[in-house]
Amino acid sequence: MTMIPTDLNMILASQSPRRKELLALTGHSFSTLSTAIDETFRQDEGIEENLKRIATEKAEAICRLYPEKTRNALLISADTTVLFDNVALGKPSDFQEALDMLTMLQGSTHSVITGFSLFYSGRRHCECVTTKVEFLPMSRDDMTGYITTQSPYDKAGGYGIQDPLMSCFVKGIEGCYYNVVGLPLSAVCRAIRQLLTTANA
Ligand SMILES: Cc1cn([C@H]2C[C@H](O)[C@@H](COP(=O)(O)OP(=O)(O)OP(=O)(O)O)O2)c(=O)[nH]c1=O
Repeated sequence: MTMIPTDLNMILASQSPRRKELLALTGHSFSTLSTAIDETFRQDEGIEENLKRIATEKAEAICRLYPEKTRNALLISADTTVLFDNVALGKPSDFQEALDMLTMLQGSTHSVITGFSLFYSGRRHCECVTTKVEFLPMSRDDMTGYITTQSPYDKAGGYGIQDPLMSCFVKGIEGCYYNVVGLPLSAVCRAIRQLLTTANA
């Protein structure tokens, strides 16, 4: 398998500190650029279609804003949602919404789906990765105590699997852990290698 060249100019199009930490785990150097875009889901599109479209729009917005910086770069962007009972859960906007989300998710299994997009040398790759997460039951005090940490507000589904107060309620996961935190690293690395191989063929 072709390795990712060390001199590849990689840019992470994201404001998420988690995505930055995750991409750093690959050992490759990269820079980050970010901007806000409308991340509203369209009702006439499926969940995966929405995630791939939004990830693509994040990268396109960065290309428009920074044409010079992005011209020869490999651009990575992503969007994550939590899916429970066919309902997509984004970031909770207030305490009640966070409590409603955790009440829904506790004691059962849901999916976390990340759509990611790669742009390189006029080529694009877009893909979704799903991980199933099973939670143990949580009491109302467990949930309110966790929400008080403020951590749910910038996370899809109102929780971070990586957060200290959440870890003891995660019964198990099926799939990529890093995908839950916001970037499915093995899938991203595999797709980068494929994109570089086709671009250089
Ligand atoms: C489910 C879950 C989500 N998350 C985070 C990952 C994402 O940062 C966030 C989902 O929001 P996103 O809209 O995917 O990303 P973002 O707004 O944080 O960053 P950007 O659009 O600039 O890339 O939820 C966790 O950190 N842990 C978890 O367990």
